[in-house]
Amino acid sequence: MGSLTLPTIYFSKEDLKPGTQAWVSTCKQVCHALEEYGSFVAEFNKVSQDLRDTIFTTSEELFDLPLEVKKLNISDKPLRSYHCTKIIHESMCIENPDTIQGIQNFTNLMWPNGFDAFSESAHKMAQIMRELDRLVTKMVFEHYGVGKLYESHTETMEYSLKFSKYKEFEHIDGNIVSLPGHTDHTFSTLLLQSNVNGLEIQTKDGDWIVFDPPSHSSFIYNAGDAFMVWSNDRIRPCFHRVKIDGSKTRYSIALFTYNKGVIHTPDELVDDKHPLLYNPLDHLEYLRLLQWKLRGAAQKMYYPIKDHCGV
Ligand SMILES: O=C(O)CCC(=O)C(=O)O
Ligand SMILES: [Fe+2]
Repeated sequence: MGSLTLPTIYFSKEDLKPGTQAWVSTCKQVCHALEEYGSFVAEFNKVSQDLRDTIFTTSEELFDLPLEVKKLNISDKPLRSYHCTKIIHESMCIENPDTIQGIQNFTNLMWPNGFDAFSESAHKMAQIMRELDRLVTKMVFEHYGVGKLYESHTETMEYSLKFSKYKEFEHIDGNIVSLPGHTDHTFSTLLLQSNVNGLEIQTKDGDWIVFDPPSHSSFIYNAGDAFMVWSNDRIRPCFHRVKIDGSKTRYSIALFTYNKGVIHTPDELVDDKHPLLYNPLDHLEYLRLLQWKLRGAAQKMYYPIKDHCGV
């Protein structure tokens, strides 16, 4: 397991402009990684060390708030409210974190007197992550020959910024799986983790690769279930888990991308070699059903999207 690594792709190259050689080869690298792993490490140098430090320091303060305050983080949309399992893992979500209003709605609940360092860094981080997510989407669409659909697709996307904490615990023999293996129910997920590793990605052969970020501005990009539907199975959703030894508290921040409407596989991605595999997917309806099916389940279990909208 130690020798396996995920591909690392650089998104801050000066000449990375549509139409250039660098652009075309990066599009190819992105699609190859998504077809093979459903995942890759994304280097994007717009994140300064200072922004990274601020967002993780203020996330500690977020999780240090009293439980009754954290429980105010509720949403009428599925899987976006305060969540806590066995006290070890907690998560909270900001809806529409790329807008000032979205950030303020959340901050006002958590800190009625305001907390500028948190709101400014969360907003900035969400915007950087959204930019990177869109860049990846554009590259994938172009590579598969449907670049003309990128703008209309982008208009139908919405975002949620998820903060997770995996608490330190008394050391036991070996590591424990703190978040069981799953694919994300998103279109895509971009994640930044604090200085404690733990996220692992499963390969097609069943091996696990540890996400070990090469720099302070390394994200991991994971394709979600909805991207598989869109791509007619070209893109593989990334199966991952979090495994930690409990010696240090771990934090992560993830941008979850969802579609506000119905996702259709583009006609261009259907041919004799690739017959249509999915009916149109109403993303929110799928999430609602999923939340209902998972209710009361002890573990975050698996509800294959193929069972939901497979042809
Ligand atoms: O915290 C992490 O590294 C992963 C979180 C995750 O997989 C999830 O929230 O779906
Ligand atoms: Fe996940």
